[in-house]
Amino acid sequence: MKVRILTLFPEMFNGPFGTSILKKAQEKELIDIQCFNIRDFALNKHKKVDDYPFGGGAGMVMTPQPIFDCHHHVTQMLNLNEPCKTIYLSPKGSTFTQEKAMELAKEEQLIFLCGHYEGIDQRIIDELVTDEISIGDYVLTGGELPAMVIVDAITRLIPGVLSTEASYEDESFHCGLLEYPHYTRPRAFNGLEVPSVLLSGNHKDIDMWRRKQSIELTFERRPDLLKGLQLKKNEAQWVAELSKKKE
Ligand SMILES: CN1CCN(c2ccccc2CNc2ccc(C(N)=O)cn2)CC1
Repeated sequence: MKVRILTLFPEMFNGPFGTSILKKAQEKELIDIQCFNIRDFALNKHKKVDDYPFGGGAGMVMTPQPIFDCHHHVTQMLNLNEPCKTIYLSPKGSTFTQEKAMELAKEEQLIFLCGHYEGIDQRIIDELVTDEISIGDYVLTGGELPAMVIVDAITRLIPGVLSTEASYEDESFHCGLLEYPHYTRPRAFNGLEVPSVLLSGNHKDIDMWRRKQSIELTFERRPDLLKGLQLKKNEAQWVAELSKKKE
């Protein structure tokens, strides 16, 4: 997969894309991430990329020319015969979910447009943006952090990025339930023990315990996730007991 990031702050991406899973995925050539500095495409002498909003109001708006030319340069280099999916990160977008991540992970190439200031000129959104996405209902300084979040979530889903056992922990494995608690050595830490079932070596009991933990945790913290799930008979029984306890 080719990922192209249009931003005023390419250096922000060095950390996340230069570390751990994302770094390895690039070294294994499973993903090719390139950042482009929108400012490099500004034609005015002072490389200005923002201006006052028509109609007045506080803040500045990113001007269309540098973004348009940067996007054009990137799409030319991608050499596609149809327009490239272009994602604009904004609080107005549709909320990002694991399902959306799985959908985007199937794309051959993606362009991310990171807004700053009060946003970008609407003509860019109308002409170039195919998807407007928000990572949640909160206000950030720019679209860069949302772009990193989305690229991280997508990259994990590309075959070969996660080693097999790691992908086993993947959200889809838990099929929408919250993950069970994790323990590792030592068996006693500050007098705190590990649940004995995990030391039993009985993998049927361990899987049952983990599934029960996931269901109980999801019931407690995210009952909305339980609504859409197909539970086995005994699991539905657990939920019924939890509901009774709650009354
Ligand atoms: C005070 N305004 C500053 C500019 N901003 C804005 C407006 C348009 C595009 C990008 C931004 C950058 N901010 C973002 C971006 C994404 C998210 C998200 N939830 O995905 C939250 N914030 C809106 C808020």
